[in-house]
Amino acid sequence: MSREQQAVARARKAFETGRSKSVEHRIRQLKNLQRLFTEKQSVISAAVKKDLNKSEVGTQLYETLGLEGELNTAINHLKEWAAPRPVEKNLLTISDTVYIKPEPLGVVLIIGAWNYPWAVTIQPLIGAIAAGNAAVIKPSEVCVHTAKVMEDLLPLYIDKELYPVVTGGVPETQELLRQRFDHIFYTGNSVVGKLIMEAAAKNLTPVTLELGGKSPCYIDKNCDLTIACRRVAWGKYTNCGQTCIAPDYILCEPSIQDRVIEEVKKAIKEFYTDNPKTCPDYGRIINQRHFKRIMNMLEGSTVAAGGDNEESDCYIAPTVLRDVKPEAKVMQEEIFGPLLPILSVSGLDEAIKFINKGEKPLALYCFSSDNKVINRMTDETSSGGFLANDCLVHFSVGSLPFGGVGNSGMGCYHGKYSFDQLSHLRSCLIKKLNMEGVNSMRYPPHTPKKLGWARFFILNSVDLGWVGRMALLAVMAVVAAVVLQTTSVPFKEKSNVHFKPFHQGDSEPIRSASHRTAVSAQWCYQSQYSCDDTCRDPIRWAAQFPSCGGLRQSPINIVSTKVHVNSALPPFNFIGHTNTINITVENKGHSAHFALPQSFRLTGGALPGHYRAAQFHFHWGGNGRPGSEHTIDGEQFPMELHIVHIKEPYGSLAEAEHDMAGIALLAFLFEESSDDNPHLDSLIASLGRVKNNGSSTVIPNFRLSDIIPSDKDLFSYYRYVGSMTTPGCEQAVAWTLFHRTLPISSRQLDAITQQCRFWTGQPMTDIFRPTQPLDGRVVYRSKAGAALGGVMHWWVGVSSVLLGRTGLIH
Ligand SMILES: NC(=O)c1ccc[n+]([C@@H]2O[C@H](COP(=O)([O-])OP(=O)(O)OC[C@H]3O[C@@H](n4cnc5c(N)ncnc54)[C@H](O)[C@@H]3O)[C@@H](O)[C@H]2O)c1
Ligand SMILES: CCCCCCCC=O
Repeated sequence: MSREQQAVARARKAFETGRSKSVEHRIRQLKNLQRLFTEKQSVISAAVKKDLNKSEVGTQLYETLGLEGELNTAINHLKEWAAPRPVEKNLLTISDTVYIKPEPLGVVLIIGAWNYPWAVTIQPLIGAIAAGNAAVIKPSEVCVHTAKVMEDLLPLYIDKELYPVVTGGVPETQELLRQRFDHIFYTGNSVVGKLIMEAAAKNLTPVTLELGGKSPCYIDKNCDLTIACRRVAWGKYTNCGQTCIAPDYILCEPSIQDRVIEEVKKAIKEFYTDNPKTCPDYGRIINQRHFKRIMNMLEGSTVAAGGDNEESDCYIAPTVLRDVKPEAKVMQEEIFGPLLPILSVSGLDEAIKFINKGEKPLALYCFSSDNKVINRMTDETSSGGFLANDCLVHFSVGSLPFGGVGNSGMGCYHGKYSFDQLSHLRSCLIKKLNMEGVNSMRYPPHTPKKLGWARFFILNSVDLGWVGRMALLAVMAVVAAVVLQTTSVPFKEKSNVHFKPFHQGDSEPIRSASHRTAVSAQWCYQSQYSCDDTCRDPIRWAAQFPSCGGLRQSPINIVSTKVHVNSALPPFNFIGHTNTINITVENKGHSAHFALPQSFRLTGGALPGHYRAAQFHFHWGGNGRPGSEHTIDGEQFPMELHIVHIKEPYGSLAEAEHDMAGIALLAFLFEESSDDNPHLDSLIASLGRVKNNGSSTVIPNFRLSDIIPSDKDLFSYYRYVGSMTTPGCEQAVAWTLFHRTLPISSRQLDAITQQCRFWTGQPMTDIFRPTQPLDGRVVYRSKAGAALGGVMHWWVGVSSVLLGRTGLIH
């Protein structure tokens, strides 16, 4: 058996033990990788320095920082990614359990490239481990020193049977490719990409191909050329142009070519001094073969800047080429070096035509101040990724799928995309053996009437409340009986029963009702739980809803002496809050929800977007006990109001939950007052009309501005990022807790807490989740008179800290 065969056989055997599937094992391995990057940073950087002359800071900034971010994301989200994913159902499957179960694929082969040797080899490995696979890791032999360090270090930190490293060049890789894998993840050039796919085809092994190609960069004359050229120069000359998504060439009108050259030259000097050769931040070509390849490309083109070189040192200066023709040598293949050709086009039309004549690139860059230009470029071209007015940074956004299209590759990764790419998303439908009558509409003999019923049941998706669902099940039972007994039921071609899909402004807009019902039957508040129950109290929510065990959970205790005062938190703008409307309140089984129309909107408050209102609800105690969810310096308040908003353009929690600030929750604490708060009377009275789970009523002439102060008086608040406080505890909430409290008398509190019942029938009291650990999060406090200029900076800062990507966002 060859060394390669042995490694694959070992990995397969280890996979078959099943240990890679345990989520705990996966998290442990990912944490070990975290430890490797903390403990061995200097060894890693020293090897990369020898291979590519990258500085220690450069290696951290462009390689290991991103990996640390990916590791944090995978560790924090793994339970949620690996959990079964409930899906929408049609009427035919309403009583079934229908979900997607992510499963490991088996043994994955990871073939890395040399230019960012850690990033492009370990990032797929993070996905493979997170998804529960075994993986054979083949670093590029071209980065000699790094390959050796990987071979030495990885077995010291991660399970060496499950994740063996195989070093070697073409013959070794080809021997590996003769083995059977369950997935091959290849990063490198397109020519070899085709060989990989050919080898994979023999076993029908799926592949991810992260390839390269010529990534165009159009610079419109309508833009700030100094900034555009600085960003292009950074994208091009970082790592000496040996970046898969480096702008390969510039397209611009002849009238701006000279300015572009001058500005790029200025940026080169700013970044790398007058003598880049001695600048520690300027790299080297990986080897002499590539040095010669790049130097050959200069033939027939005019050097406008740079051009110096030294073969023995693999040094090629940052170089600009002017008036380059499409037939020039440098335009025949991906440059992958520090040459920047400029080609003339008459304008946007010709640029688009030129781009579309070539293969679909991995990245496409467009610099313009005109949105119409940017929109046309996105609409009329195709590429793996598209960036307007910047270069490279999309690689660092874990929520974007990274990958090519056509000749630049297939498949994608980063963040959850890596997990999904290396998982099998198995469709599961678990049906019971009852309700057979409903199925008879699909059994022969087939008749037009049965087809009518089938159309009705298959084409309608379900989004009903608890009561609706129960009613529907009852209808289905009747239908089952009828269809079973006779096929002569008069069938209305266009039923009056309208099962509307979720739309904005519904009373339960943040998750589909069928999902909500399934979820609500499985969890309890502590007050509701008894030993006979099968439902889970807050301590056990995480067993069923993995996000509830995450690291950004709500509510929290706010320690007022530890909050960070932040002047970048401005006031809010409420829109629609003074309108008088009729609203519906419904007993949802765990609380009562007051639906708000989508015309109520929220902007400002340093939130990263515009939000529309969905509903509000209260959390309360009982019998004089406090019931707020958040506490301040350990003090729990009598009651808490939550106003839920969803970020535009999301239409549901399912969409918003992938965005760390997809939901904005405004929270108000209540304080006991000696007098009644008259504005609460209609709400309290309405609760008396929705005593039981599923019941609803309308409150006429309601104004939100009657129960909360106007936005002008709400400039003082706490801000942190957290989660919903009921299962599934989605970690997608930008929380705002206002300092201003709202008054409520003890008589009103009693009235509120004594009226409704849980879905289990017990009195609905103490409906709050206990406070959750802060887990390193920062709570901010606004400061009156905030400067608007700091708003985005604040949000970008908070989100980047949480995503572990601060290094790439300045
Ligand atoms: N899309 C991305 O994420 C990404 C990232 C980095 C590099 N790239 C692309 O990779 C290219 C540069 O890398 P490279 O191809 O020079 O890297 P490389 O020479 O390191 O080759 C990549 C891998 O393929 C293996 N290999 C090479 N020839 C082979 C053959 N004949 N049979 C089997 N295996 C073989 C190597 O051993 C290596 O592990 C550029 O085109 C660049 O754009 C893409
Ligand atoms: C912002 C850093 C970009 C790193 C890109 C590495 C992958 C492609 O070569």
